[in-house]
Amino acid sequence: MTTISAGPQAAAPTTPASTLDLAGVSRWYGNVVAVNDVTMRLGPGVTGLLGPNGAGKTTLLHMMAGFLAPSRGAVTLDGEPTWRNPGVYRRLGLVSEREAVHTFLSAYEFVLASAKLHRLPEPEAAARRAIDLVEMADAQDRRIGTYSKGMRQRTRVAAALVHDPQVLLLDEPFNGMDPRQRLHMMALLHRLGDAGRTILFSSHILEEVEQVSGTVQVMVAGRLAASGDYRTIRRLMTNRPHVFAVRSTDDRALAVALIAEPSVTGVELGRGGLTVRAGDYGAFTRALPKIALARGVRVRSLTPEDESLESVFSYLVGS
Ligand SMILES: Nc1ncnc2c1ncn2[C@@H]1O[C@H](COP(=O)(O)OP(=O)(O)OP(=O)(O)O)[C@@H](O)[C@H]1O
Repeated sequence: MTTISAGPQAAAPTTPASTLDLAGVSRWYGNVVAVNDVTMRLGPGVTGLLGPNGAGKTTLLHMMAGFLAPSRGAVTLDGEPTWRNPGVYRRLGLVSEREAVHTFLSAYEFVLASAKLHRLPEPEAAARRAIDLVEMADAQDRRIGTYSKGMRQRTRVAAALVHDPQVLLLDEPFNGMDPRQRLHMMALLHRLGDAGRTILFSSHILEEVEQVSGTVQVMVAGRLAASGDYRTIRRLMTNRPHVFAVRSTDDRALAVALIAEPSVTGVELGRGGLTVRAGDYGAFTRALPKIALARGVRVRSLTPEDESLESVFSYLVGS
């Protein structure tokens, strides 16, 4: 089991906890509805925003950050609208999806530039504090061009944290990271969340969300499809009906036997083998070898069909 440490320096926020509220928020581009009537509340701790590509996650994050106006509905931070509100920008940080860092700068120079943009009274001290927070002090004077993907990403997080915001929004922060870098970033997000900050990160990978966040918001095709504790979401996803393609030495005999298996909800005999529908993924995959053995049938292949993330998400929308 992986233990995520609390880290040496607690990311103690200097302002009280913040709540980000979305009330009936929609955003369209021409006739494309990117976000459709989303209502959610985000408080302190880490929340994962999960959804396939094009679900509207980036659009939602940009509205939360006040960079984009909702077409309908309201996004507020502690009761104040985020759109065109400089007071809110001071309490919020965004790490965007696209990596745009000046590779010829050092991390320190990059974060310092961000501190100056925020017109902080002591930009040098703020830059050092943010760099410490992401554990980049050892490499802070090296050019960003020499960093790993994970280090570059942490540098960008430091730049977004330099003004000590209460809310941090991250768009696909784990993209392109190796497992070690991912763990490091996860530990950082946990530390920030544990210190009372409101952290939201987007991802299209359930496992990432599962490892980092207590709460998950699932978006599909612009809508909020599910929300809650990641265990609830995982259960919703694994309890949906599953379809398997099965090939064996005697498909007809196997089909007859499978019909009696409680986890099986349907069997179709085709030229290319069997199409089996099962309500419980685990129960079916455990039962199949036993059933085949009892009938003297050898299973040649078992392939889950329709297991794409999109189909899982579509199921959630329909449930
Ligand atoms: N500026 C824009 N003009 C027109 N359509 C847009 C614009 N930005 C986003 N869209 C469309 O809105 C929908 C949601 O896009 P968005 O980038 O918010 O989704 P996403 O979940 O972040 O996906 P990805 O992970 O691929 O970035 C998509 O259909 C996208 O093509």
